[in-house]
Amino acid sequence: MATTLPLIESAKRLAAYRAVDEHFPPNARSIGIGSGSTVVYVVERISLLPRERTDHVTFIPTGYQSRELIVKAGLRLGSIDMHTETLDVVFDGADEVDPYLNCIKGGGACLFQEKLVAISGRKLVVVADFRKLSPSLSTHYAPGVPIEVVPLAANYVLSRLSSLGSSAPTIRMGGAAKAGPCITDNGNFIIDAPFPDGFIPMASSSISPPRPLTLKSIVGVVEHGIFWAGDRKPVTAYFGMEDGTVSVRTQPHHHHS
Ligand SMILES: O=C[C@H](O)[C@H](O)[C@H](O)COP(=O)(O)O
Repeated sequence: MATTLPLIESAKRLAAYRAVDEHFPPNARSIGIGSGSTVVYVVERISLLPRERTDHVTFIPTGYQSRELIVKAGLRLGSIDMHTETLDVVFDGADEVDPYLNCIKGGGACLFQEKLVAISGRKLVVVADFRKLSPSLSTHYAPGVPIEVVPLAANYVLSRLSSLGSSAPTIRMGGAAKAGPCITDNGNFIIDAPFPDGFIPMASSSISPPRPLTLKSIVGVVEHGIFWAGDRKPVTAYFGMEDGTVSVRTQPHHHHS
């Protein structure tokens, strides 16, 4: 493991740097900054740009972690609830990405604000390493689909997920640093809901399949971590590969709405 860690970190960094170099607009006004360990390198790259390219840009975070990244890099912090203009671009990580660039997100419990910021952008640029590439959602990322729920409804949502076909959905725990459940930046719980292979249909970018809508209609579900490519503006994904290259993928079909 000790030898694979630097490889993965360098894969993340290569992907993030290339994504910023190709998508940070010349006259940027507002940029969304997602969450996770890969986005750290996005902010690192942005902080290396000439100040005249970043001084007039407002950076919109997707949670406490990315808010801190923005502030510590000396960039101008905004807030999605204060921002009405479409963001030029949103950079974010992902836990799993299928060939249509549909994603599972929320491994770091930040999915709700990430989705809000992603739909507020003109385009989404996903940064990840090769481990995130997946032929079909919920086959590579073992915990399954992260779902943010109002705490009072957690047990009800668990039972609904089981009857929908999720195998052993669980409330995510805080781990060593927090007794009891993980609490999101919005004060909610996360349920991780694994689904059998093939349960989440592979959607082309123009279709929003029924099952995620079913998830969203459960009382108590705030948002789920499936990001359908068709819900957003164009998506481009950068994957740092094992051989030191970066694989750039765009959606097979772009639908402009
Ligand atoms: O809630 C967390 C986010 O969806 C992250 O963007 C995702 O988990 C990927 O994180 P990382 O880049 O650390 O793998």
